[in-house]
Amino acid sequence: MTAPLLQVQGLVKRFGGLTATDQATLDVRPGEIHALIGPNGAGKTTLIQQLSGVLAPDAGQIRFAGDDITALPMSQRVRRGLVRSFQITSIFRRLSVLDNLALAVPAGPGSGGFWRPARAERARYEAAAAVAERVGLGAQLHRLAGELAHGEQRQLELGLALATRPRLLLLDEPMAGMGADESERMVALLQSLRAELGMLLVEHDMDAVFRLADRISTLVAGRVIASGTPQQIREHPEVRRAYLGDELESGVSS
Ligand SMILES: Nc1ncnc2c1ncn2[C@@H]1O[C@H](COP(=O)(O)OP(=O)(O)OP(=O)(O)O)[C@@H](O)[C@H]1O
Repeated sequence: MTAPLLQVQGLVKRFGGLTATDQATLDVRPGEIHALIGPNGAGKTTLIQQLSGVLAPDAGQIRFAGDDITALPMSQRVRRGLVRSFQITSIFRRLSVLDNLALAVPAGPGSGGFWRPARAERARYEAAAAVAERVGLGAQLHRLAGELAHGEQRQLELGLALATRPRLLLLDEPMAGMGADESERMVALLQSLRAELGMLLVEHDMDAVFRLADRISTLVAGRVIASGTPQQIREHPEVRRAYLGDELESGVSS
């Protein structure tokens, strides 16, 4: 089996007397879509914030591509390819789609010399246009980001993360606030990326989760109570009792 890209081992985060992350252990393999589900307040966002470097854990370890990154700041995690998208709105609304994406493309080697800036800028804009195409915004390059529909803004947010060339994307509720058509487009987009990079997906839309995920981990009160294939999670008695029973009854396709 391939070595995991992300390994979370015994992670703990306390807020005063509340243990929001309680000995959480899970891993994400290269190219895998791993969903993290659980009831409101289970600690999904808190876990993602520790993985992205927003919050420091009180105990435990985070390894990425074999290295211990538990104490690294967010910028260094991004440079290594561990990138968070969504829930933090990072779009410049008064800039075009293309300019937004160009700003997110990291400066490559050769962007510093005397004659080189023009060439580097061209390369940066070419990379930005390719990402726009990738996220379905190829026809919207010159529209202002603030004028895009909600679903398109989320596609742009995904593009901003992709522009940094991640190896693992942390996706915090990519379908939040979307209508059925927009969700469908996002599911197809995430499907199309699965060969290129790993994803840890936090999402309340169980239909999307069960269609996309290779594996699912269920978090309840900060603890990972089960990790497994969608089928294993669907049939897991504790998961059904703690969370999924209600969700399944409200219409998740099987
Ligand atoms: N900064 C904070 N200070 C104190 N308590 C916090 C803080 N952030 C989160 N919590 C608490 O930690 C617990 C986990 O919250 P978290 O937002 O991670 O859950 P979640 O699974 O993402 O929930 P939801 O699905 O509703 O987004 C909750 O009880 C929440 O109130």
